[in-house]
Amino acid sequence: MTDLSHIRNFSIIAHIDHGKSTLSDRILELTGTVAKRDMQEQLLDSMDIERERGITIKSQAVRVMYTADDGQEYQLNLIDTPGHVDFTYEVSRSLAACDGAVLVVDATQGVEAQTVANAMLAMNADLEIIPLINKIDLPAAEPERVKQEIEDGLAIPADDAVLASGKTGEGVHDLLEAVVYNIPAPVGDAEAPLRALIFDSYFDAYRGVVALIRVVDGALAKGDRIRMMATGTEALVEEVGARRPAECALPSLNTGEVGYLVTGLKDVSLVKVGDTITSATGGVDEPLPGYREAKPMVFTGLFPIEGDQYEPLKEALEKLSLNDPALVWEPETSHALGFGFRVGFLGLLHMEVVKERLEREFGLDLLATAPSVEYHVYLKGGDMVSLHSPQEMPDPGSIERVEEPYLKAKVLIPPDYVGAVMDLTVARRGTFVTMNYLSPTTVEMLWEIPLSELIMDFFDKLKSNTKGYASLDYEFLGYKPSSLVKLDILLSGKPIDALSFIVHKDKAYDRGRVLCDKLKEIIPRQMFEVPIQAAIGGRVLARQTVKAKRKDVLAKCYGGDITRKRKLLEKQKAGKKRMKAIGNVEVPQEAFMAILKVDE
Ligand SMILES: Nc1nc2c(ncn2[C@@H]2O[C@H](COP(=O)(O)OP(=O)(O)OP(=O)(O)O)[C@@H](O)[C@H]2O)c(=O)[nH]1
Repeated sequence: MTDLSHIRNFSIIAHIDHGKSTLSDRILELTGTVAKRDMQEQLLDSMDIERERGITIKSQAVRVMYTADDGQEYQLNLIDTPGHVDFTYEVSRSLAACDGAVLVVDATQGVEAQTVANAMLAMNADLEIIPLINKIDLPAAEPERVKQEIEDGLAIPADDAVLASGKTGEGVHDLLEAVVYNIPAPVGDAEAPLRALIFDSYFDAYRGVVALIRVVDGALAKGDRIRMMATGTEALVEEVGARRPAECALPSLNTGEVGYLVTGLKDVSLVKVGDTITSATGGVDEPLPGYREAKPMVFTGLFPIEGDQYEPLKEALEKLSLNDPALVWEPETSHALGFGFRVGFLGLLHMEVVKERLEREFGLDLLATAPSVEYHVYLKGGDMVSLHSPQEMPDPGSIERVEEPYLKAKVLIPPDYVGAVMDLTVARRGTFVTMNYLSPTTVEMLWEIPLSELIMDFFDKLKSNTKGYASLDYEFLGYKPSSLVKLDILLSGKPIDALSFIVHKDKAYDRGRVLCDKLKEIIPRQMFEVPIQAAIGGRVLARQTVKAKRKDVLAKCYGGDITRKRKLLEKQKAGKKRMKAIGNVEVPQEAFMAILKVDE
C-alpha cells in the first residue's frame, strides 16, 4: 500500500490542440508504463472518433509509478480531462479529483480562451498549478512571450514554468519532478467512513457500469456494499483497480488513491459523474460538495432516411445512452419526415459526435434537422412549457412571453480584431459586458449572447473574421425574455414542419429572405416548379421558385462518351443519398442545415 505522502493526483489542462494528449503519452513512456514499441499515438484517447478528430471527449485516469531524483517511488495518478467547451462539467469534476494541475500552453499560440477558463476552474478547485510551455521544438516557439502572458493574464508565476515538447520528450522529466515536489500529497482520513468522488462513468458490455473514482476518506474493496448518494442506488463492489493504462485489479483502493470500480449495475444514469459513494451501512450523511446534473443545451430532430430504420435508430440511441447519461431523447413525429427522435446534447460537438457514431457504428442513414435550444414559453393562463422543437410552439395568441437561454461568452483576440468581434457579436444580439487586456497582444472580451445565436455558425464566423486568432469559451448564464416568433417554410404551398425555426422578430424578415434564396440553390430541380415561401403565421415574408427541370441530365452527353455518362449518373446517385422526399419534392440534408448558415 502506498503511503499518502507518496501519492500525487493531478490533471493536465489546456486549450484544445495545445498538446496535452501527446504529453500524456510521453509520461506513460518515460515511466515505463507503456513500452515505446507498444505506443500508439495518443493512447489515452480510446474512442475512434476521439482519435480521428484528435480531441479528448471522455476523461481517463492512468496510474504510473515514478522513481524521482530523490530515489523514492511515487504513485502518480494522471487524470486526462476533455478539452472542449461542451464538456466543461467533466473538466471540473475531474479537477475535483486532483490536488494539482499542469497547465499546458502552446509556445506558438500562447494563452487562449480555454487556457483561461481551465486555469480558472483549477484555481477555483484550489489546485496547485504548474505552468508548462509546450511545443518548444517548433521554430515559431516564443516561450518568453508566453511566460509573460501567463503571468499577466492569469496571475500565475511563470518564471519556473517547465519548458517541454511532447513531440521530442524534452522537459518531460522536469515535469515529473515538478509534479512530485510542487503538487501536495492528498489529505484524507483512512479511519473515517468511505467517501469517494465519481469523476467519470461508462458502460462496459461485459461488466456493466465502471466508475472512475477518487477515494477521499476510508477504503473500498471487492465485496463491499456501497451507496451512490445522489441516486440512492446500492451496489456490490465486484472489482476495484487502477488503469496502467489497461485495467489492473487491486485488493483495495485506499485513502487518496484514484482508480476504477466495477459495480455490475447496468444503467450508467445510476452512477453519475459528480456523485459521492459511501458504504451502504455506516456510511456518511454529507456528500462531497459540487454535484450537479449535466443538462442538455442543444436539441435536434434525427430522422431515418429509410422508414424501416426507425427501430434500429431507437435501439442505437438506447445503446449510446447506456454510456452517455447526458444524451436524452424522445420520439418525435414530423409531417414532413415521418417518425424520428428529438435528441438533446450538451453542445454542438457532442451532437456531431453522436450523429457520427450513429451513422458509423450502427450503419444508419440519418437526416438531422437544424439544432435548436430549449425555449421557455409562458402561457397567458400562467403555465410554462419547455419547448425543444419549433414545431411545438403554441398559438401566438395564447403566449404571454417567451424566454431563451443566454450564455456568458468570453472571446480572446489580438487587439486588432476587437472591431470585427464587436460587429459579429452585436449582429448576433450579443450585449457587451467588459473588455480587459491580458497582455499587450491579447484582449479578453466578455459578452452575454443568446445560445440560439451561438449555435448558428457563430464559431466559424468568429474564426474567419479574425483570421483564425479568436478563441471562445462560454458558460450558461440564465433565461431572459425575447421577442421570438416561429418562421415557417412552405414548399409548393405546404408548410414543412421540420424546416420551421424560431427567430427574433427583428431578424425574421432578413433570415426568411436569405433562407429562401439559399433553398432555391439547394433544392434540385424537379419535374415541376417548386415555390418556396417563408411565412409567419400565414403572412408570407419572402418567396423564391425552383424552376422545373428542362431536360434529362444525360441529354448533354453526345456520342458514346460512356465514362462521362457513368460519372454523371454516379454524381446523381451520390446526391440522392441524403435526400428525403417530402410530399413530391426531394429535399437534401443541406436544406435543413441552411437555417444555421443564414447571415444577413
Ligand atoms: N511540434 C510539436 N507538435 C506537437 C507537440 N505536442 C503536440 N503536438 C501536435 O499538436 C496537435 C495537438 O496535440 P494533442 O496532443 O492532440 O492536443 P490536445 O491538447 O490533447 O488536444 P485535445 O485532446 O483535443 O484537447 C497534434 O497534431 C500533435 O501532433 C509538440 O511538442 N511539438
